[in-house]
Amino acid sequence: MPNRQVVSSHIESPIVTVPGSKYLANRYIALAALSSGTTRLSNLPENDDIEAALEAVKQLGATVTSVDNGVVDIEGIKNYELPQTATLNCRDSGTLSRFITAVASNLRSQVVVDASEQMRQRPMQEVSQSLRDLGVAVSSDALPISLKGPIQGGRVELDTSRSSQYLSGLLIACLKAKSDTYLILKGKTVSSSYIQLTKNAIELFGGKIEEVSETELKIPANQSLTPTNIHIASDVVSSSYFMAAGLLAETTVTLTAFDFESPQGESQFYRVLEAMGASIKAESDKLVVGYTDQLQGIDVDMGDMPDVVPTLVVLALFAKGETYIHNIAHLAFKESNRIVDLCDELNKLGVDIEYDADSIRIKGDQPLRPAHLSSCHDHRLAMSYALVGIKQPGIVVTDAQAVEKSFPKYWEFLENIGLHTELVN
Ligand SMILES: O=C(O)C1=C[C@@H](OP(=O)(O)O)[C@@H](O)[C@H](O)C1
Ligand SMILES: C=C(OP(=O)(O)O)C(=O)O
Repeated sequence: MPNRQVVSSHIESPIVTVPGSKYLANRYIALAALSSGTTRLSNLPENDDIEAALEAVKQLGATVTSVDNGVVDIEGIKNYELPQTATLNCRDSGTLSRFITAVASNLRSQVVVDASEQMRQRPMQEVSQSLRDLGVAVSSDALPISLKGPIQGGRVELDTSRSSQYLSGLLIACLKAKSDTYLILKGKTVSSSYIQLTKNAIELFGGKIEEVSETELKIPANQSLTPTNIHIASDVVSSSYFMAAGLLAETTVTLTAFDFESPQGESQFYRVLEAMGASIKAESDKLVVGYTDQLQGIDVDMGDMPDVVPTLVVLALFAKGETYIHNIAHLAFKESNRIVDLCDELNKLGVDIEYDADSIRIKGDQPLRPAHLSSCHDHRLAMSYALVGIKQPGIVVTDAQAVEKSFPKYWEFLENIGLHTELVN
């Protein structure tokens, strides 16, 4: 398994345009598969999750044609009956596993949804139970799941306290149910901005969701979705590593084509950095993040920015004072346990990070020592750990190829701004 370390700390060309959003791509691919006609997606990110998503909708009967670099045509499923059982491999993708299990419930055929060993450990039971309640035959509460639709619609309770992806998946899938679907939300919805991201995507395809009350959503039955041409906006989470890199290298980094309009919580990460003392400028679609002085620790609710918590924890190591990150219990259910694994690995640096089930407390500005930090096969840990190397020599990220899940060209992007990395033992 390749290990990698950052071996320079100087940023020479501080302008970055990150690839398209895997979050938006996941939604558009699922919706395109359920549309009547052909959707063209451009600026599609190339990574493991999106490759798996395209492969999965193809197996469900959508036609996927690669047109050009980053441009793909997806013709929606015409026949919801397959000639034989399809077995889908969602690899490490939680989003795909949750979305495609719901989408596949529209078929009248047997579909098996499977994924990597790591993904098989992540919770699926909220999805399987609600699909059963909606008339789908579902074999089990964990991957691999074998199911047979079609989804009938009806009234169902859904617990969204571990992941918002269950709800997003059902919102998409139930657009084509036989009768109206009423989703009654139980528990606090975590990562709730992702629901808005899903609603916006559904609207783009002409779909309708009605808000009956704060805890009840109605999805009118049998909707016809209109294909559309979409340029996928930049990935707001991938951007976070370059904002952090600039601050650690004590310089200014400009992110071009930044998606200021995104409802995704992480699109506001720059506000957290601003509160820590970074200088922030928005110039049309450019986000300029500048270093002014050592960052200050912060007390912050990151419940709606789950995927940039590792980035923030790394920055907090170098900030003055304490950083307290809370409302993050749902981070336990990601590719790794992003509370326990993240903190246990970083504590190998000789620092003082405390955590409990819902929060992380970091004492900043402590002396560090070189260490091998395992990504625990979690792309976000790998990308964040590498940044520690800007400040501290001898930081080796093990299982560094985990970045392929969302950002296979991450090392190349670091190289392009002047941060050299090396493969090491
Ligand atoms: O809907 C989505 O695209 C996602 C929702 C979030 O998950 P949870 O809702 O499980 O927190 C996020 O962490 C994940 O990377 C992607
Ligand atoms: C948690 C993530 O993705 P997923 O849940 O789709 O595996 C992520 O990209 O950080």
